[in-house]
Amino acid sequence: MKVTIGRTAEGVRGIFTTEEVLAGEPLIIIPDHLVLSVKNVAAAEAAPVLLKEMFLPCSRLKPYMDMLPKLGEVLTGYNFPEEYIKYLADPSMEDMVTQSFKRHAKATFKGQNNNHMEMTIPEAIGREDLNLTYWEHVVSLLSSRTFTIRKAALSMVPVIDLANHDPADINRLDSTTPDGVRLIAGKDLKPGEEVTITYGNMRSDELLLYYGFIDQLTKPPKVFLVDHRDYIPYEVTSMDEDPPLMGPLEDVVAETARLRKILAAFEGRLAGLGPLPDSNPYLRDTIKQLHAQRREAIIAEVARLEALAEVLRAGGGQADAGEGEGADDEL
Ligand SMILES: C[S@@+](CC[C@H](N)C(=O)[O-])C[C@H]1O[C@@H](n2cnc3c(N)ncnc32)[C@H](O)[C@@H]1O
Repeated sequence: MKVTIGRTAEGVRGIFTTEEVLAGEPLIIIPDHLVLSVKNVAAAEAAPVLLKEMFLPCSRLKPYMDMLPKLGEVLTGYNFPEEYIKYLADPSMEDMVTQSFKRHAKATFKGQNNNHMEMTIPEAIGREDLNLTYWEHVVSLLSSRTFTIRKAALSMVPVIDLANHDPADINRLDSTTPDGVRLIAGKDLKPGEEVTITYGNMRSDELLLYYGFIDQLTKPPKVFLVDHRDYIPYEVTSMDEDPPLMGPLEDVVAETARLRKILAAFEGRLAGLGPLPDSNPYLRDTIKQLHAQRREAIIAEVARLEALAEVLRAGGGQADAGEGEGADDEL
């Protein structure tokens, strides 16, 4: 292990190198017997495995269980506080939280998720005192700290799961060697440098619901998933391949109008909401930043599209894909 646990300048716990590590060298190797593999299903169905481990007094993973964020320290769509949902200020995002994340977690808790479930989670775990709030917390732990390392199985990997997200990072996981799961440096790292990984090409709205934070690094922010021209509610679509729209002119004009409409609806919705509640200062501030990012992302994309439309009009409908300002090639 060539890392230690520390905190970023913003106070977020993470991992930092203890020595110089060159590109291609392992930063961390975690033996397989310390990996907790949960099922290859959504977080809610996998959570009993984690829950059992958390309550096992002699778990081989006890030190790991002890360092997991406690109740109230992790936030995702699964345990998103009810009073903040409307401040997402978007019908699709609000619907995702209530009808997808929270509904799924609740149905699983009550043993009503599918026909294979014969009992409630408290009955299955043998702890009648387990309440929905704690259950949502456990599901959130899984949502925010599992990796897909073998086939489709979700795994929790101690220490490596302390790596924070950087959208541009190139450090990578390797589980193909017999000695365990490795985190390999994708670049030369100096002593004391934070070791991050990328959680994927995720936009701030997705990051908030799956991980409880937003992307502060991408400038201007990416147009949110819910505002993306290919977004289909309830469909898990990979937006990894999302070259910026470059034409034809009528599509560019239509997309500009669509984004302007979204922005107007968003501003209207925001104007109708009162101030954000203060009960969770972190969430209050994060949602405020989310609003600012959504506005900034749409305004930047509209400006790009308008400039592009000018070029297309002047050039008879053709534009060079490399020319678009904001061409998204940094990930
Ligand atoms: C896999 S864990 C990483 C370790 C975590 N910071 C910890 O102390 O346990 C994922 C969680 O870390 C936090 N996180 C990760 N990347 C972040 C980032 N770039 N900015 C802020 N918080 C981040 C979020 O709370 C997220 O749910």
